[in-house]
Amino acid sequence: MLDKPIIALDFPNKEAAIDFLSELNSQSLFVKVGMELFYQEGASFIHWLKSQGHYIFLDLKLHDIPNTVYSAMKVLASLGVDLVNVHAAGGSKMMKVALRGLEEGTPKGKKRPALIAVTQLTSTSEQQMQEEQLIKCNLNESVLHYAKLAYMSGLDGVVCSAHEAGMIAEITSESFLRVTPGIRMTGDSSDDQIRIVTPDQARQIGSTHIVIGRSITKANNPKLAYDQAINLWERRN
Ligand SMILES: O=C(O)c1cc(=O)[nH]c(=O)n1[C@@H]1O[C@H](COP(=O)(O)O)[C@@H](O)[C@H]1O
Repeated sequence: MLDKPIIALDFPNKEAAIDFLSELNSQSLFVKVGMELFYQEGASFIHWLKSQGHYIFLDLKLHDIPNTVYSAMKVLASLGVDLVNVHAAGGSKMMKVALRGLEEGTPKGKKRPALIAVTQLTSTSEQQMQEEQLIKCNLNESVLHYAKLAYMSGLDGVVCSAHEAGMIAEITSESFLRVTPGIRMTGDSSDDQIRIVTPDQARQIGSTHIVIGRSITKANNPKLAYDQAINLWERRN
């Protein structure tokens, strides 16, 4: 899969997203469309992004009973996106049928979207996980457990912080995707993220992909911020 930083298009509508994309003025970006933009604009915006030659991570984080997720994944597969996700907490049965839904919904001759599972959100602290989810182990163990479950369920990878990425490669395989949000450039505000790293740290520790939103979208010069992120990710700095 394309190895460029994934830009989170967390915008309220397509006009704002298109304005931002025209500032970047690049082809073949890897962009992420999340709940806000997809709920507002729906499938037509996905088709537009495809027509512009961009790779798409449709980040809807499905988490429901297996039958519902299976049926929803069949629909998402027909959109022609490259990457989709579920919550690993939905369980192995849910993850397996999510994959089956994608396989069945992918049009003949097209590539099935890759499927990854969110382990513990990068906005979750160990204390919060233990107190609110009543998970008694430490955060690393919980993430590794979910990663193993996703791997055994046949998924293509996980969403995790960079801190766990290296260990996940060890217990799964080097080719198992480790997609890492919570990326910040030095000096940027961490906002609501807890487990953050810079693009070069993520590469060093073992992420296969990074997701960056506000460090680029809210930068004074988004193009410069994006180029900086690429340089750090590709270790050219
Ligand atoms: O699945 C995701 O993309 C995701 C998982 C996770 O654990 N943490 C996380 O921040 N994300 C997404 O990654 C993006 C991060 O955005 P910034 O914090 O602005 O860089 C947001 O769109 C989140 O929805």
